[in-house]
Amino acid sequence: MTATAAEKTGARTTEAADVITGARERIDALDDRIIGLIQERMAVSAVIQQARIRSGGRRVNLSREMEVLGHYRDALGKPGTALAMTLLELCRGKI
Ligand SMILES: C=C(O[C@@H]1C=C(C(=O)O)C=C[C@H]1O)C(=O)O
Repeated sequence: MTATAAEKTGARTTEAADVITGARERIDALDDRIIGLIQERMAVSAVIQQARIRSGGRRVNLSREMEVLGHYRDALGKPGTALAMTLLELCRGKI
């Protein structure tokens, strides 16, 4: 059974369903770009971590992580800190 546009979007009018369907396509495209940027960030972060480990240092650098957390918090508030912590975990694993 195929769901109607109204059922899929929760809208009560076809006009609203059309707006939501179009905006969801934009969100899906944005999410694809965000995921691509996260994957790019992970690759760049890995280069840094490998260089530091090869030089005899540690994978993690907490003072730099504080800078990254502050950057996201300044831009996005408290949820930005949580987002940055998730990004850091994706980039260097759990600590
Ligand atoms: C990438 C680095 O290494 C680690 C990963 C970080 C990151 O992904 O932003 C930040 C600090 C380090 O724990 C770095 O030191 O810049």
